[in-house]
Amino acid sequence: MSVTIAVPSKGRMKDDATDVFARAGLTIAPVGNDRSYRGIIADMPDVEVAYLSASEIARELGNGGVDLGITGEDLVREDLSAADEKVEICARLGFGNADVVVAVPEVWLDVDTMADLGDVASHFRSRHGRRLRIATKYWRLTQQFFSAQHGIQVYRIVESLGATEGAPASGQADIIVDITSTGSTLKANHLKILSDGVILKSEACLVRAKSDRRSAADEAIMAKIADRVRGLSAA
Ligand SMILES: Nc1ncnc2c1ncn2[C@@H]1O[C@H](COP(=O)(O)OP(=O)(O)OP(=O)(O)O)[C@@H](O)[C@H]1O
Ligand SMILES: O=P(O)(O)OC[C@H]1O[C@H](OP(=O)(O)OP(=O)(O)O)[C@H](O)[C@@H]1O
Repeated sequence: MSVTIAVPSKGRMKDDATDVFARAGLTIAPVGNDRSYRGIIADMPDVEVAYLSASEIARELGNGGVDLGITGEDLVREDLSAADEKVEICARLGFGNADVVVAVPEVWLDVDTMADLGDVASHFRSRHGRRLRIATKYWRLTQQFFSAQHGIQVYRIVESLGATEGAPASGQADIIVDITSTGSTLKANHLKILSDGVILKSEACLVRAKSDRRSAADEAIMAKIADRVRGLSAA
């Protein structure tokens, strides 16, 4: 039996995630050379470390490929259907903060809330001959927020894999759903966040994959790791 912990191998969360484990007294060492994608934790022989990207970690937590992982809550909630049935957030780690938001052109002076946007969406086709288009890579969060939470049903998602904030100006979409951290990219693209348009306040989290097939010994190891990391968050 063994426990697999996934740590970001690259990207913006890599250094902070490694640092969290180190401060929790869990020293990760790569197996083999520095470019290895596997590691171990000193004094924890039953733990294996897998280095993956933050988005791969979210997916692997969902399909049971890893037991514990550090990744962004936005990626977990976007990549997994029924995320709360599959995973549990053990600790919020205080880095990788980003809000997933609904933003519209600043020139839409009469649109400040989701209710205003609902009015726009319902009249969009008769006024413009097409549905309101939303550029995003967060299609699951967008559908949940617009349809389930706000009852807005008439829109079209335009998948955007980069430079989402530029989509309204370039005519690819009318509004966007994307993450913002300092707000400078939205500002530079003349977009404003709706007053009730924050879909999720995301940050890096230690996440546990739920499983009823895991041994009690493995659950105990995972609980010990989670306790140590939670201890840091409380400190
Ligand atoms: N300014 C920001 N821009 C993008 N992501 C951010 C920002 N601030 C925090 N994050 C968070 O970082 C995570 C994404 O990190 P990163 O881009 O390294 O991962 P990734 O999607 O796996 O990378 P890749 O695109 O290389 O596969 C998300 O959880 C996101 O919310
Ligand atoms: O609110 P801000 O501080 O301006 O940050 C938000 C922007 O940062 C990220 O893009 P980034 O340029 O990092 O590139 P990426 O999309 O490839 O991650 C993200 O996709 C937003 O566009």
